[in-house]
Amino acid sequence: MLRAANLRFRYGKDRPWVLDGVDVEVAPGEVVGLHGPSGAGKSTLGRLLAGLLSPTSGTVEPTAARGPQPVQMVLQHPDQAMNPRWRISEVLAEADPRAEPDPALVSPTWLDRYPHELSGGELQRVNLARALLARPAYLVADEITASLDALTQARVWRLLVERARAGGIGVLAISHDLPLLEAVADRVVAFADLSPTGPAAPR
Ligand SMILES: Nc1ncnc2c1ncn2[C@@H]1O[C@H](COP(=O)(O)OP(=O)(O)OP(=O)(O)O)[C@@H](O)[C@H]1O
Repeated sequence: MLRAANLRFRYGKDRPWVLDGVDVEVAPGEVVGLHGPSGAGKSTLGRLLAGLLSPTSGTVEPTAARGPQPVQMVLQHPDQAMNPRWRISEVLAEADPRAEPDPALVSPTWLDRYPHELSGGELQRVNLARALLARPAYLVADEITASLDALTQARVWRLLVERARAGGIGVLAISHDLPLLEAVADRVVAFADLSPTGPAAPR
């Protein structure tokens, strides 16, 4: 189970609380949608779950270990998450030099190209393939299709949900787009409902 309990976080001692007693759980193979207003703290929660930030207090399980991370984060802008000077084959080899990328996600014709030579939807599929090559137990998908057209959004989500179900990978899907989350997730939670005391004080 991916679990955060009584999580509190702020970006500095003099900064306001972004998370003030947040509880959230994602079961293996479950797709949980998380929505909420801009600036509420959804991405911050995602980064805490993926071990990219450390909570001020409270717990996150599984904890980030050395070596492959059990919780991988997939971000909205894949171009910013890849070295622009690496070919796609090198981007994928960084995650696992021996593994073959999933052919349903990555066309072999892309492997010799650089990230700027792929479309946004193609690049996001590479980004997903890379996250899956790390064999995560959980994925945090943060607005991963926000910049794509509706058809490409649906395709990327279908691929992600299929892979998650097949591999027993739990997914926290973060989006402003409630209808999209309702279409892809097993259940949808509102950010404001994750804290028993309600959202953190207005900033
Ligand atoms: N690196 C940072 N340093 C300081 N404050 C930050 C940092 N990142 C985010 N914040 C602040 O933390 C709060 C929550 O931001 P976060 O990005 O988690 O919200 P969000 O719900 O994901 O928003 P959006 O839907 O617009 O992406 C905001 O007030 C934001 O300004």
